[in-house]
Amino acid sequence: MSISNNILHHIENFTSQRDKELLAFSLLKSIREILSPIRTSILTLNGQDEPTMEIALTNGESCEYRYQDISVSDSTRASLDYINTWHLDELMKAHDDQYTSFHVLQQSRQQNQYLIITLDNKPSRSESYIVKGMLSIYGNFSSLLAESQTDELTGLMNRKTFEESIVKLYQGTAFEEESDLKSNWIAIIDLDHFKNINDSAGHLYGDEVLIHVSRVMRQTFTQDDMLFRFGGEEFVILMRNRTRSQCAENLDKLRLNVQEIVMNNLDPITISIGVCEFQKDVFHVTLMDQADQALYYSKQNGRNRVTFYKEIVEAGLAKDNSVTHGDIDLF
Ligand SMILES: Nc1nc2c(ncn2[C@@H]2O[C@H](COP(=O)(O)OP(=O)(O)OP(=O)(O)O)[C@@H](O)[C@H]2O)c(=O)[nH]1
Repeated sequence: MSISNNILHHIENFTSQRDKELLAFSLLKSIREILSPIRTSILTLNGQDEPTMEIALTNGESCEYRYQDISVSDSTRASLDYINTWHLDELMKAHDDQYTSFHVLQQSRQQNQYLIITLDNKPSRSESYIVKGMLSIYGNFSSLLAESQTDELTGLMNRKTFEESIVKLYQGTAFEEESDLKSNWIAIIDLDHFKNINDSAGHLYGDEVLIHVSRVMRQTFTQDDMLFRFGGEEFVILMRNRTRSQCAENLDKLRLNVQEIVMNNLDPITISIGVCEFQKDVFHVTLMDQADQALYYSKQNGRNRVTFYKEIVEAGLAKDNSVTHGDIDLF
């Protein structure tokens, strides 16, 4: 294949991806084909500079995703610090007959993402030029993808992305269960009497409330949790790797933090929450129905509270609706 066909092939590959991780994987594959590096990886750090994700590709081996126990060497840390201090886009380091290049993929207050390539040869000028072009196409497409996955008003993920994320949960790629005690949870959050806020203060003011609530959600949960605006004044959180009591504690903290939002002339804002435990063998529509039933219970019983589906079933206040994948035909 000629060089230009080859590049077209990489671009075609990038732009066919509709998922951030697959897009990142496709960038690593392109880098591997162009430079044959010893190792190439994408490292994501959160706002506190803690590593939250690493996708790595070694020559000839399969791709490795890591969300925990990611080790970042002192020399890598030092290089990233140098890039940030001097506001660089890239940095090349030579050590022990190897060359490591660091490229900034994304920088924001919430997260920084870098492409790290380790080679046993210094790349030629034309190779560096091609990689630069690839990164700029990757950057543009990745922003477009992020925009299409984001709710415009709140900046949280949108409902379409929720559907995709829940599918990943079933495939086991989004988050794995850590131990018997810890689980993943689905919570539906709905503002109380939101219509009154719109009616008394106006729709724009109502929008302002939604923005504040989503900010509080971001502050209360970690980068590992997935936050969605589901529509209107309804939000969904996919929480990973928590015991039931940790989950309850976090959601209660959210409820209390939302009450602390100060908006001129408004009564305290409150939210009602319904939660269910994620179970791989239960159909996702059923899980959403469970969380919704728990939310309904919160609404019917004074609002401004958190209800776990399992507890209302055990108390005989709701019927267990579990339908497993085995009970229905999925197509
Ligand atoms: N400002 C604003 N309002 C919205 C948006 N989407 C939906 N709404 C409004 O949200 C309100 C939802 O009202 P209801 O479903 O009656 O619920 P509620 O008043 O919160 O009452 P409860 O849920 O029973 O506590 C309606 O007035 C919708 O017009 C939005 O994007 N912005």
